[in-house]
Amino acid sequence: MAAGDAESSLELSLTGSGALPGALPPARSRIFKIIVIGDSNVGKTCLTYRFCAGRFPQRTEATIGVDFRERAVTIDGEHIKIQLWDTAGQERFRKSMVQHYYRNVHAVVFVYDMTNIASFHSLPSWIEECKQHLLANDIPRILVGNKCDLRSAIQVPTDLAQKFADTHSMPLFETSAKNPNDNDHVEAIFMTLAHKLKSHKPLMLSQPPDHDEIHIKPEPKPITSCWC
Ligand SMILES: Nc1nc2c(ncn2[C@@H]2O[C@H](COP(=O)(O)OP(=O)(O)OP(=O)(O)O)[C@@H](O)[C@H]2O)c(=O)[nH]1
Ligand SMILES: [Mg+2]
Repeated sequence: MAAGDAESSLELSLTGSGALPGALPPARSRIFKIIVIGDSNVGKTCLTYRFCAGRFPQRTEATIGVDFRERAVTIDGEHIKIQLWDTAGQERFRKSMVQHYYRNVHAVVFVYDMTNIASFHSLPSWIEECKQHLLANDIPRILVGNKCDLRSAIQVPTDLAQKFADTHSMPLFETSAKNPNDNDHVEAIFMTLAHKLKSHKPLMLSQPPDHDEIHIKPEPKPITSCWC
């Protein structure tokens, strides 16, 4: 698919309470908040990093609370910002943050690890969490099986995942944050979602929560071309 032009990216961590250090977007920029959820170790941090930084991170640690990654793209001539909320998979690192994840969310990405059937079997509980937070039915949801590069270790067959996706009316993508040449490209997955949001949510504007402190970390410039 045709991806928008990447313009810039930013990585933010939510770590406590305080004031915003001037990281707000220009007033007229539309921002789409997309939360990425799923079991610990499925690759949520790597997927969001791949999309926003254009590469696989050398090393990751379990996410605590949430990390924001943002990328500005141009779709049909309009500049928009895609704000990915890379959530913690471990219960102890997420429980105090959960209500923030779901506030004013525009789309949800459910991730499982194709080499770990338990992460696939956890999906109903992630869907249930969304329900408990009263997520509107028209909020787009997609299902992503990650680590398809580990071919000999696959435990979740595509037809099983596809059945689950169909049951829950979600599109399924199988991908690898590590190897961009495998199956669906991470780039294309998020851009597909961005296109959908752009056409369906014309008036949405959002910003990071104003009562939390956000630390800006340096982020490499993303790649500007599509891998397609
Ligand atoms: N082979 C392979 N390894 C991957 C891929 N994506 C992530 N990993 C590895 O999987 C491990 C977990 O990745 P993370 O992105 O930290 O997982 P997470 O879902 O963010 O985990 P939490 O922050 O604890 O919720 C790391 O060792 C990654 O290097 C992939 O596409 N292929
Ligand atoms: Mg993580």
